[in-house]
Amino acid sequence: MTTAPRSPEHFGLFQGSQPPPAPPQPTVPGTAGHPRASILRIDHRKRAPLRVLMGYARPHRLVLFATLLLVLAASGAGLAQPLVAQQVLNSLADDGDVVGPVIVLGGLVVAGAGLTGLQSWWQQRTSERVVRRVRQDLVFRLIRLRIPELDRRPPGDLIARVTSDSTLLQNAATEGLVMIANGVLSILGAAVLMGVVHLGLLGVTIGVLLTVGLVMGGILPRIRKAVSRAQESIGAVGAALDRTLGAARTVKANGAEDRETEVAERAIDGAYQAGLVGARYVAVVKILSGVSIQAAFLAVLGVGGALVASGDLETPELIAFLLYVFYLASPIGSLVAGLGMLQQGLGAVGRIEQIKRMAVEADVDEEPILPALPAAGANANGNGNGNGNGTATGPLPAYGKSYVPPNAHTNGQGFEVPGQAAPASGQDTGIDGPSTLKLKIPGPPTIQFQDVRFSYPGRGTALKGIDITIPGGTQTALVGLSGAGKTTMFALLQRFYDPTAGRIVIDGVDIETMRRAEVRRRIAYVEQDSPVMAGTLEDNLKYSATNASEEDIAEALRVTRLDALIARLPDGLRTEVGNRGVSLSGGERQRLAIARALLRKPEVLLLDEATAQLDARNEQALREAVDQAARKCTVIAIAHRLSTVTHADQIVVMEHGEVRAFGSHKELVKSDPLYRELAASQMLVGEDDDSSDKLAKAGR
Ligand SMILES: Nc1ncnc2c1ncn2[C@@H]1O[C@H](COP(=O)(O)OP(=O)(O)OP(=O)(O)O)[C@@H](O)[C@H]1O
Repeated sequence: MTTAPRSPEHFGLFQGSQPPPAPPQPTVPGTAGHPRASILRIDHRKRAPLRVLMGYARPHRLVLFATLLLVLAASGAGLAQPLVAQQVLNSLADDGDVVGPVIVLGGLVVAGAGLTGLQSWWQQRTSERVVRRVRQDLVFRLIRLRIPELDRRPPGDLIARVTSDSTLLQNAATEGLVMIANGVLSILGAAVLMGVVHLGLLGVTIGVLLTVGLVMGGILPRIRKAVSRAQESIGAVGAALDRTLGAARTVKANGAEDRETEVAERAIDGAYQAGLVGARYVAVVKILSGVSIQAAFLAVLGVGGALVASGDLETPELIAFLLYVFYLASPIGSLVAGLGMLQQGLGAVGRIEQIKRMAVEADVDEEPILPALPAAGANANGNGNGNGNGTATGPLPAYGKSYVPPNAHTNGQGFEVPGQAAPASGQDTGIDGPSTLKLKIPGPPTIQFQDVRFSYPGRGTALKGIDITIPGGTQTALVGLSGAGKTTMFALLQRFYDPTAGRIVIDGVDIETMRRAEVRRRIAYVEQDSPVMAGTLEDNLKYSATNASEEDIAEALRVTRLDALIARLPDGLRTEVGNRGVSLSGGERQRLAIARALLRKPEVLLLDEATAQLDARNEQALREAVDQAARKCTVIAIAHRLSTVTHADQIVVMEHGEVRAFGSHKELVKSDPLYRELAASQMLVGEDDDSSDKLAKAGR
């Protein structure tokens, strides 16, 4: 078995700047204790959309009520103006005092305009506040959605819910409600006065208006459905654009612009068609509201005329009543417009509420549970035979032997956490487990996969019972054919998904009993396609080590050989890397991702094909950097190029979701045909050659 040389200078990486173990954090950042934490609770209730919408308006009810009073006061000021104007004219005719009435009239005009302006400002400000709150809550939730939820939904559609759907709520939850209340109050006021004039004619008016209202009631929900459909289509436009722009080079290289345009256009057309249907219903509702006034006028005129003819009603009374009927046109228009807005808002509420029912990665209900520390030397290997002297063992039942890497070491203080039962396997609680924030064991952690099984939703089994122990402070390589389940193991280790059965244990603690954020805080992960984010080189480097010192950054740049690149760039670390790091080469992106991971000073370093795009010289440099880092953390590397892992403490050969073999490079070349074949195909060993000559050629 070959092992990486551990010369004293290998300890140099970050030496002297390695921080003490991270202090326990009182809360998981951004969840418990966050002012918005309560919205992370999964809301399984399916509430009526109207209730939901009223919920958005409730915190602003006082302002909305004041707005309504302002509307009524402004219309009162408007109504009083003709009376005062009449007084002015009378005073002019009688040579009386006109100054007083003119001042009152001017006051009414100014007051009416001022009240309308104030009402508009309050209303707009409230609607902006409503939409800001809805968007902030949505963003807070979306960023914390669990990976399986994100796997299922196109990001463009989720973005549309924040940007487009929320806008429809904006007016419905404020202006719409005020218009409805204003309409209802004005109609009730007019009805009282109409009742005073003639109860019978009021009955006729109500009869006509109710008949038309019932027809309208059947149409309004269709507006909601049409709006819902339109919003779905807008979401589909977002999803199509996200797909296309996210893979712009692939689209262009394949000459697929027309096809992609068609997909987006189909979705745009869907929104147009749904919009047209909605517009048709809105037009019908408007016609009906106009017809209702005309029909009420004609009915009152007919019945009232007959009453006048029979002497049961005076003509002035009929005229007064008819004037009230015409007065109703405005509040009915306000009511109908408000109801239209409300339906639009209700159409969007459903899509926004869906997000509340998606599982997020946080448990905000539980305070961190801090288990009592057991005595040092307790079992660290999770299989009941820990000796507490710094050696971890990892039997693989399938092969019936125990593998003990010669230089494997645990911290010697590993322990099990008593009373921490894992949730039933495969059961998705939708929440994180209690925190083990104070459970900080010095030294690189030992990781165990104990009979771990996993299936992606709707797919075959990706992992079929993985049983391995990765001793703390060692380097382990996962190799095997494509699709064997290597990246899936990384995903489970970071709790992007939880195993369907079995458990993953870090230093004796089942990670399902730990908060996801806590598990991930201990791990640095360099993804297969080493994503680099838009922003500067410095932004990317400090992404998860915001307080990294100048020396640490310089060291990380040196070991990843990015220092030469930075020196060449006029803006140095402040150079923008473009969308997804497009202005860097593939190898530079990988080195940046590795530098970022090293700066994090993790306890566990996961490298998924992290050096696949590097030239031989850079690869060798990075291998040395990883060797140094491995003195302070547990390293697991996925590699197709076996030359990068021949020196690993143990190599795990995976096939079809199972561990097929494990051992050192030398052992595996002898014992495992698949590994031997892979090694031979990469010229690391001849078909009949298992000597160490080739290993030497491979750089070890
Ligand atoms: N998010 C996902 N949803 C559904 N199936 C998935 C998902 N990710 C991976 N799979 C499937 O799970 C299996 C294991 O995939 P995984 O990525 O773990 O393989 P791998 O060994 O890392 O392959 P490679 O070496 O090509 O990266 C494959 O059959 C793959 O199609």
